[in-house]
Parts: sequence; structure tokens; C-alpha cells
Amino acid sequence: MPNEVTRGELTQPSYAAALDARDPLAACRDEFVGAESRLVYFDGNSLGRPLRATAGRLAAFVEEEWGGRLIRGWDERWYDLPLTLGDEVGRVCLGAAPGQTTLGDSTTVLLYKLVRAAVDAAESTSGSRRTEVVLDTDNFPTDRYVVEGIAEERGLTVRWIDVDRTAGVNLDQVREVVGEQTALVLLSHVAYRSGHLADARAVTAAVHDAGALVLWDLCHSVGAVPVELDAWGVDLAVGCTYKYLNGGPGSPAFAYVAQRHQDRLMQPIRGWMGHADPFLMGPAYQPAAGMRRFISGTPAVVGMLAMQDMLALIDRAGMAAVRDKSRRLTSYAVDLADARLADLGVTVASPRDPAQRGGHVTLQHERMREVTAELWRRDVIPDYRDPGGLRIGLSPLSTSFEEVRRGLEAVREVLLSPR
Ligand SMILES: Cc1ncc(COP(=O)(O)O)c(C=O)c1O
Ligand SMILES: Nc1c(O)cccc1C(=O)C[C@H](N)C(=O)O
Repeated sequence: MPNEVTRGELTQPSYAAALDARDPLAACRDEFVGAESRLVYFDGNSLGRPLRATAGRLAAFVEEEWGGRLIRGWDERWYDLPLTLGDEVGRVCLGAAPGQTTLGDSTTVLLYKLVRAAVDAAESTSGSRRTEVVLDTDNFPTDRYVVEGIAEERGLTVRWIDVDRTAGVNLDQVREVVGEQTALVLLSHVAYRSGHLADARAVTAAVHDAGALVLWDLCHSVGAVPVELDAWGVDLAVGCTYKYLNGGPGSPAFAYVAQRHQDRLMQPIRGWMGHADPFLMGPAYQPAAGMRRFISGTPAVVGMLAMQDMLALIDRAGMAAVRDKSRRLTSYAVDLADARLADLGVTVASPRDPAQRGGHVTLQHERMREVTAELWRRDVIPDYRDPGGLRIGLSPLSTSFEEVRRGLEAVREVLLSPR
């Protein structure tokens, strides 16, 4: 909490209004559908709001590109769209030079492809196979399930880093478990439950010291937290585009493969769209050079439209400014939780240091499941994550400080109301 501010002042509408008035990105909020409503949206890290510009983009696509160009659209733009738009995600949000990012599939499927590709290629310096994959016990379910499935398929061992639900993986834990048997380490940059932000640069270096590869799940960072994949020396990454990139329900995920690995990795879903010459329709699979080989089938072109509007907005705002707003929003949420909810038994289950926190904050209380249900009835939309976690996702460009204040005040009202 800022020193000069009293608890009473912090919770006043005028204080939130002053924060919004000082926010250089405040006007961006008006560009989203629904910004004018009283609804409090705390779930932009599950499904981002659409931008108003997207309706026009979708209509124009139907009328002009799809309706007008018909199948010629493939040659003119769509065939390369996973790669050209992937480059744009890489440039605006990931610190990735062109030719290393592609869009397609879901995050789950891309995790499968990249984990399989990495473990199949892993060899120790002595030439024998590396047989372990490292991940943490509180990683997102899909990450754990995919790795366990691949371990069964390929006869590998999963080495678990045990983490506290309110924290994330730290460097010492990584150093302790990685070794000469480690093929791959798969971690989330921002933990989906606690919001803990990993030190991706240091962890990547530690994994490399052990001779292994790292795969970062960026679902809860892309578009909220600056990422520097090239500068950090990351090997592989995946992430969702329907959260902070506002691509809409089920919009395709992205995969990053560092240039140096592309031609030696073989992904397991060998489809014609990843072939060196798809329209040759030849007898045998020959992977394309570069990122195209990580594509399997026909790309979901319609699903790639909406995120273009959000990428343009983030590009205009700048990732550094987006992160700055994100930190201020989450800090305000933590301060309000301390001022208005701590006396009711609510604790903050996210890092208190904003430098170690992503774009969401989780508040802990045994009644949060029923509190969430009641909040939804009152048009306040957070997420509930078991056990007892009320997750407040604060999409930086579409959330105001006033929204945060009203939302947390609603949590207090619900907790105080008779059961
Ligand atoms: C950290 C993380 N990884 C992976 C996923 C899975 O993504 P998808 O369901 O799009 O495959 C999600 C969200 O669902 C997530 O939050
Ligand atoms: N992908 C989701 C969906 O299809 C339905 C509901 C929620 C989601 C989510 O994205 C959940 C999110 N990954 C999480 O961190 O909880």
C-alpha cells in the first residue's frame, strides 16, 4: 500500500477514480465490447473480452476474403497465416525474431508435439538416451497429463518438483532435480493458480547447465508479462491466445521453437501441411524446413482473426506499459484485500512482491466456492480454483481500477451476507 494512503482512502470510489485518471492506458478499455456495462470482469486470463474492432474484421472476412476470394485465399494469405501471424505474436509479445513462432492446434496438442519432439531428440553427451522429464506438481493439469502420457508411451520417468500452491518453482528447486538424465524441463512462466512469476532467464540457464532443454508454458504470461525468449535462450514455448490475446473461445495456440533446434526436431503428428511440399501429395512424409514442420493439418484461419486486433492494441500500448499497468492493478487488488477482506479471514495466496507476480491474484478463504457462485449472480465474474481460491484475473487493457474496487467490495458484501 502506498505509505501516504490510509486504508479508508484506498477503498473510496474517488481513490479508484484518481488511479484511473492517472492511467495512461485507461482509454484502451473503451475499445472492448461491454466496457460500458457495470459487469465486473475478473476472468480475462481465462477468456479475454472481444475488441469492438473484431466485429468489423469478422464481417469483412466473410464478405471479402472468404466470400470474395474463396479458395484463392489459401494462396493469397491463409496458407502462410500461422507463420506470419506467429511472427507477429513473437515480435509484439515474446521477444522472438521471425521464423520461430507458429499458430495452430490447442496448447494441449502443441505441448504434446513439442514434448514428444524434445524427448525423442534428447541424447546425453555420452550418446545414451536421456530419460527424464521434469515438471512441477502444481503445473496446469493438461501439462501434467500430457507429460505423464508421453512418459508411458516412451518409457520415460517423470521427476516432480514439489511446490506449494501459493508459490511457484524457484531456481534452487530446479537446480536440485535437473541432471544428466534430464531430457526436458516443462514449467509455467506464470503459475495458473498462484500467479507466481518464474525467473525464466535464470531457470533456462540452469536447465542448460545440465544439458537439458526447457519448454515454457506461457499461457498466463503472453500479453500480460513481457517475455524475451530469444534473449533468455529459451528452447521451446507454447501458449494460449484466447486469454490476454483476446483471440476468442478456442482460438489457436502458439508454439515457439528456437531456430537452432528446428531442423533437428521431429514432431509426432506428421500431416500434409507440415510437409516440405504439401501439394506434391507425394508418397512419403518429408518435413518442411523451419517452423512449418510443426504444423500438422489445415490451419484454423477464422480462429486467427480476433487476436489480430488485440496484437495491434498491445503493439500500440507497448508491452512495458501493459506490464506496468498489470502490476499496478494487481497491487491495488492486494491492497484492497488487505484493507477490506483480511478481517473476514481472507488471505492473499499470490506473491506479494509485484516483481514475482503475473497478471492475476488469488484470494484464499474456505467459502470461496459459494462466494464465486454468488458473485457470478451479481455480475462479478472471477474464477474459482480449488481449494478455496478466488482467482482475480486483471487483463491490463480492459480492466479499470474502479472495476477492481467494486469487485472486491462485492466479495466483502457476499462474505458478510448470511449463508
Ligand atoms: C497454464 C495453462 N496451460 C495449458 C492450458 C490448456 O490450454 P488448452 O485448453 O487451450 O489446450 C491452459 C488453459 O486452459 C493453461 O492455463
Ligand atoms: N480454456 C478454458 C475453457 O475452455 C473453459 C474454461 C476455462 C478455460 C481456461 O482457459 C482455464 C484456464 N486455463 C485456467 O488457468 O484456469
